[in-house]
Amino acid sequence: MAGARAGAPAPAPFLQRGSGKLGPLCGPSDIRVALVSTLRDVEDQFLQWLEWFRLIGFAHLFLYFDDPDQDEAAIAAARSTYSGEFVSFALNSPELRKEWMSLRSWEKFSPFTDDRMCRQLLNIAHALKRAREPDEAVDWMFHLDHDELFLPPPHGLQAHFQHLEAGNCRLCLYQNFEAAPQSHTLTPFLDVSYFKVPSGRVSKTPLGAAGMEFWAQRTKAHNYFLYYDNGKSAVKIPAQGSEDIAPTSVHVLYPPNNFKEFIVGNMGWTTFAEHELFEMNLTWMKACHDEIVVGAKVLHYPATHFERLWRKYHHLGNFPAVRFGGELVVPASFHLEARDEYLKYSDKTTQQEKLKELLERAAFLSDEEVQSQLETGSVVSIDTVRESLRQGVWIPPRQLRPSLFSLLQRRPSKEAMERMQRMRRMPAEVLFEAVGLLKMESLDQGLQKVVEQLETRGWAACHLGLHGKLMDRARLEASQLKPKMSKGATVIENRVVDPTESPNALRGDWTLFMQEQGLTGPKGPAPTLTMLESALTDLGMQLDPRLRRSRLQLRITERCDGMLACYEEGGAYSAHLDNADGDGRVDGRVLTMVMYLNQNWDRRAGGELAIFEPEKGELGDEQVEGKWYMVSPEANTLVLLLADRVLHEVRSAYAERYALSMWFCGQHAEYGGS
Ligand SMILES: O=C(O)CCC(=O)C(=O)O
Ligand SMILES: [Fe+2]
Repeated sequence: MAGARAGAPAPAPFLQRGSGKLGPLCGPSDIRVALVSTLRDVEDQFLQWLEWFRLIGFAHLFLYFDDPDQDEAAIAAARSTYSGEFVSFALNSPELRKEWMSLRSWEKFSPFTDDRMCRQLLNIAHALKRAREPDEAVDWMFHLDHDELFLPPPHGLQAHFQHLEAGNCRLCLYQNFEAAPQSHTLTPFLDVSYFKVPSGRVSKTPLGAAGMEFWAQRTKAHNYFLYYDNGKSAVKIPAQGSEDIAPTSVHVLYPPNNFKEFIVGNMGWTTFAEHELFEMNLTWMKACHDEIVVGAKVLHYPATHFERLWRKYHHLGNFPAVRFGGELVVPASFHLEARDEYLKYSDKTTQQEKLKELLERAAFLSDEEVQSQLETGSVVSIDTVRESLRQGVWIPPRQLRPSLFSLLQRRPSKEAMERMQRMRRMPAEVLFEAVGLLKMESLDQGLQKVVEQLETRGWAACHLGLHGKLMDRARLEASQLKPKMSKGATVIENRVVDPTESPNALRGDWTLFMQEQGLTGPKGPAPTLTMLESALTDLGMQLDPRLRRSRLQLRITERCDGMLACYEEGGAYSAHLDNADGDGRVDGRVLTMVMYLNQNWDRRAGGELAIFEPEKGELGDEQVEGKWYMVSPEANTLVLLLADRVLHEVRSAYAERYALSMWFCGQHAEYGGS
């Protein structure tokens, strides 16, 4: 080291950078997203954690080591693997503590530096200051721990932050999903793919409640999550010359004195639902439902191995439940239960054994429990971390697909159906027959009409007015994709469900989820279908504000992968609701769109979509009366229906009948969705 006296050991510089080969994957014109973390005892999972952030495109990681001697080996390994551009290491030392004193937060925190959370907050402020220096030039900063990952939405990190910036967002708070492991694992990122869904997203149905209760009764404190559930955030780095950020929470990175501009400018966005914000004291934030934002998550892996759990409580010892001079009280929780369990015994072997039992009881899932909790909606499967780390590239999360459970649930009783089948059938009115919805002078008026009909009747059929040649191309592309379609079978957890075993057998269609099969995109095998798919998405997004204002008070939050379907040789799909059980989640499917691709459809070939409209009573009533409205699957016809309310059926089709369907997920007002 330059300047070090010969013979004397060189003092460890408190700020070091990586010296290895692996650098960031983001480009020079990209938005630079960084991470700050205060770390301790990182072995077992450190390199995987770093690699994840590199693969998803983070620009720099600001790593603060709280107990650098203990993590010396891990630091050395990371330094020799990753470049100085990608990682830097700040070691807890007198030099660093001296720098804390110049921070805006110092005054508030100086009495509590013995508390780890306080050191975290000082390190965050320190990194936020460094991030503004020209050689770091960071745009956004996350604060995450080494058992947490940020999961970008399928569009990727760059698209996500471009979208935030375009919306004038300066702080985004993300909900956290808590790991639900199936066995002990020291490398959670590779081996854990089930996560507990945040409580606000679990369906408010008896089934959803049962899912929450399943978890709660496993711990003494009767909590759904074992650890925190209030999310983690990313903050936009202010321009040089503006006031330093002095966060007072490791969850929300802005201090109260910056709030005014946030409220006025609507700059705080979150993936938490609006109805949760009041209780969280976050009414100044905007609950954001853009597809490009809601898919983002923080994955939290707090308890995946008894040995790590033991090390944690061995280190924390008899920690007090009251912190920051009384400002923070740790409530009854798994955290305290684990502390008490640890303190009850004095020898390491027994402590480990007991914590192992505690962990298995509270956090782990058996195979059967996985299945039933997926059905309640308290658990989701997320494979993207494992797949990305295995393949060494970012593999975006899979698009949402209807679950097996909802497919099995969505038929009315046999008796009710038999009676309803005898009710009158008549041709459906197709709106905008003369011009077509997309050709109308005022699309606004057209959409308003559609919403009115959805309000009053639950469905609408419209003529779109697209060019005949376009429809021909779409139909040709669809028929070329036919060999790729699969027969009414559903793949769940890599197991193909036998169609003859389930009510799914009542489907006589061949289907294909386009995006999942990598068939979308202008350069793919189906550019016209891709275009139509985005036109449908666009219509959904344009309907959203109108649906919110309507009596339906419906809010669209996501869309599913577009589905191409073909019926032929008498194939039919008997009467069903697309989503009869809320899809086991709050944001179940609420709106269905089906667009037909068959020009000059020969009506003798049947294949109508029959929509049931009750006139007396409601769908579930034994005595319901109503009529069936028949839509011919003619090209350029679009049907919209409320996915969870409108019974419909596809009549036997005796010629190849192609349709492109799209489902939109969302929330009703009763879920706080308005
Ligand atoms: O193709 C149609 O007309 C509707 C298909 C349908 O109801 C479905 O796939 O759920
Ligand atoms: Fe359907």
